[in-house]
Order: sequence, then structure tokens, then C-alpha cells
Amino acid sequence: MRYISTRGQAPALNFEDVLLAGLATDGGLYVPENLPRFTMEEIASWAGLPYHELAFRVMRPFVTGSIPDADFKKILEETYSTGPDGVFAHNAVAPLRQLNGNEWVLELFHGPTLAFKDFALQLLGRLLDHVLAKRGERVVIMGATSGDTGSAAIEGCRRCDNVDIFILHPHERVSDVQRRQMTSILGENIHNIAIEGNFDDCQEMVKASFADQAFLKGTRLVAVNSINWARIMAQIVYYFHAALQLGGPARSVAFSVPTGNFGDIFAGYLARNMGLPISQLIVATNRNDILHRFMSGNRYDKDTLHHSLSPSMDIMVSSNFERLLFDLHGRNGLAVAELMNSFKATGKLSVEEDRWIEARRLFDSLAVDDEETCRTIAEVFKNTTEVLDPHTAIGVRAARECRRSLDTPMVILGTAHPVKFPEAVEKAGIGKLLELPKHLFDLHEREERSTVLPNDIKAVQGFVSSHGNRGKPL
Ligand SMILES: N[C@@H](CCOP(=O)(O)O)C(=O)O
Repeated sequence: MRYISTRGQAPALNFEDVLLAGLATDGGLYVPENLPRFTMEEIASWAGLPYHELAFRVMRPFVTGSIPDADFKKILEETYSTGPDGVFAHNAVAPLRQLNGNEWVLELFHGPTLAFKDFALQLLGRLLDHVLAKRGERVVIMGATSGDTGSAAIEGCRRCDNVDIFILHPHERVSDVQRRQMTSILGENIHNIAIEGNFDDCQEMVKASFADQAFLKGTRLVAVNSINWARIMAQIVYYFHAALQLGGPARSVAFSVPTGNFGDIFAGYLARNMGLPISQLIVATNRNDILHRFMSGNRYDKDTLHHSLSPSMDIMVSSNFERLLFDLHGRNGLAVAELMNSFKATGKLSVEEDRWIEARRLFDSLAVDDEETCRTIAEVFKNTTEVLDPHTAIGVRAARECRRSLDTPMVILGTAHPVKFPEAVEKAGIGKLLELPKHLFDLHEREERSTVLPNDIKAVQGFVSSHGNRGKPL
């Protein structure tokens, strides 16, 4: 499998190099040159497989030529293990919970950091370990988080021998539990940086660092955000997993996906292009609604970033939107480069009418504010006694507003555990006390370690280069 850049000017790479690349050298994002497509018979034959075996079948074409089958199988078996010493706390790894009639929540929060990010970052850490050990290479990881990616990346990579990890989060803009999940993991190769800015500032600095890596003095920079193709690849699997449990592929399924960076829903779009019958994909955003503004009015314009009760989606510009633009423009990298350059200069982007109509055909969308989020948490609790986290609640609201057919199962991606967001749960008027799971029971007493830095790329790069070799200068 070869991967090409969405901006058409970077060399094509194999999976191993894409895993280690982050952004392409032309500033684009890597995508498979040709997407594998499965037949209905093939997909149907996967019904009932354990999660790791399904993962092998779905992802194998993406890693072919880079990771030998036997190694990949072993990595997947470890990544999606369950039981007392397993990585995931639920035997089904990603169980479906029925909310009512034909409406289901796909619970993606039974991993170590209680969010869907564990599905990809537990795998990414193991893949990195495998590839870096083989190459005898040490790398620096830089990631930006609005709350969930950070802890999942640290948890996924902390045991990697050859990695120093730097996670940038917006100072005082993530929930208490989210922050502690990152800052209480201590290790000489783990560095949390609280930026005096917002998530987009953090994301911008990470992306800019890929374009200018001299500060790393020859050490390679690797991405843990969904700009890294391996993240998207791993997230495709749970769409197959959910659909197969609900009668797929003979029956199509609809999905509603809370999304900020457009990575999780883009994985669903790819699953559909790979042959999985998906009747509807709903983009569910909070008040930071750049994706909804594009889908509903062809306006992908930067706006002010609002702090909300669903902080993981407090994102102004969605990285993976560029991957969709690439497809909407017939995979013409130069056209995408032109659009992205003009977006950088003006903060505004719209596409030709026929391309936008195509996007409307592919996705429905809704933006949900805090009030409506809390109302949905309360409504679902009243009817089912299930407590939703605010991001999942946004997905439920969007599913209910945008649903096209009551006969088709509707799956809402349950992106995080509500215990991470007590403020929203409390504001929704839910008196029930939510307990942290056993492995995090003392989270609020643990020692925290992080460094506050100004919103200044030179300060960040200076910090990375002076701590990038197990806490020592590079
Ligand atoms: N929602 C994310 C923001 C980063 O997105 P990613 O999917 O590109 O890692 C978070 O919680 O950190």
C-alpha cells in the first residue's frame, strides 16, 4: 500500500514511513493511494469475530508490505485484549447499548483513558515500538489536545522505549479529570505543556513544527493526532464492528458522530467507501461549528473559539477536513493546496457548488449548544437511567434531529465516559454520583507535573529541544 499527500507535492510513502511522518513535507495529509474495497460476502463472513480478528481483516491491506501478518496479528491481539490484565475493560471491547427502539450507543470508552482515542492510540504506541525497535531509532512525539487525545497518547506511548512525548493542551481549558489523566503520568520521557492559548494555537504549533524540524537537531518528529494516518485507520474498524452486530452488511446502518477534528467521522466515510453499507453519516458539533457551517451553507470560515461543556470538541479548524476536500476535488492535490493556502491567508473557504452538493449528499450535520446538550443528558437519563457524557449527548441530539429513517438502526458513537465531565453532568441536573473506575480511583490525589508556557512557538520548541532526550537536551 502506498500513501499520497492531499497537496500532491510530497513523495508517496509506504505505511511504515507514513506512521513516522505526521504531516507530509508539502504540508498535506497522507491518504491511501487506493482504498481497499471489500465485497458484501467478505464482510458478512466476519460476523462474530473477536474485535482483534476483525481489526486484522479491516486494517491488513493498509499495512501490507510494512508489517508482517504474524507481527500485526500479535500487536492487535495485545491492543484489543480484555480480561483482568487486558487493555479494554469490557469483554466486547466496544459494546453497543440500546437507548430505545432502533437507537444505539457504541460505547468507545472502556479503554484505559475512557475515550475513543484509546482504540487508535493503544495501537499506535505498539506500532511505533515495533517499527522503532527494528530501525534502532529514537523519535520525539508532539501532540495537541483539547482533552482526550493527550492522555490516550501518553498512555499508549509511555512504555515505548524509543520515544519522548510532548503534549500541548490549552491551559485551564480541559476538564479536571482530563488534565489529571495527563499530568499525573510521570516519567522522564513524558512532558505536559499547558499553553496560554486555545486548542487551535496548540494544533498550529504542532503542525508548524513539522514544517520546521531543525530545532530537533536531526531527531525525527512523529504525530499522535489524527493527522497521522494510523489514527484514522484504527478508527475505521469500529464502524464494521457496530454494523456487523446490527445485521450488517445485509442491512445498512446510520451513524451520528460527535466530532471536532473530523477524524472520527472521516473514518466512517472511509468504512462506507470500503464497502460497508452506511445509509447516513451525521456530523455532530458543539457551538464551535465550522463543520456544520460548511455542510449547511458552504462556509468553512474561522470563527472565535468558544469554551463549552464539551471541551474535546472546542476546535476552530478541523484538520481532517482537508482529507475530504481532496476527495471532493477528484484527488487533485494542487487544487487542495491552492484552497488551503488561501484559507491560511483569509481564514475563509468555500467550494464550487457541485462539490458542496456532493458533500451534502455524503453528510448531514447539526450544531448543538450547551443548553441543548444538558437537556439531552437529562432526557436520556430520565428515559433510560443512562448517563451520557456531553459529547455523546451531542451525537444523540443530532441523531434525533437529522435521522432519515426509523427503520434503519442509528448508532451514536459514545466517545467518552461521563465521569470525565462532571460539570456537564451536574448542570444537566443528574444527582447520581459517578465513580472513577478502579485504576483511576486516586486520580485526584496523584502528583501532577506540567509546565505552563506562553503561546509562542519558539518557547515550545526551545522546551522540546532541551528536554527531548529523556528529559535532557537533544
Ligand atoms: N478532540 C481531540 C483534539 C485533537 O484531535 P485529534 O483527533 O486530531 O487528536 C482531543 O480530545 O484532544
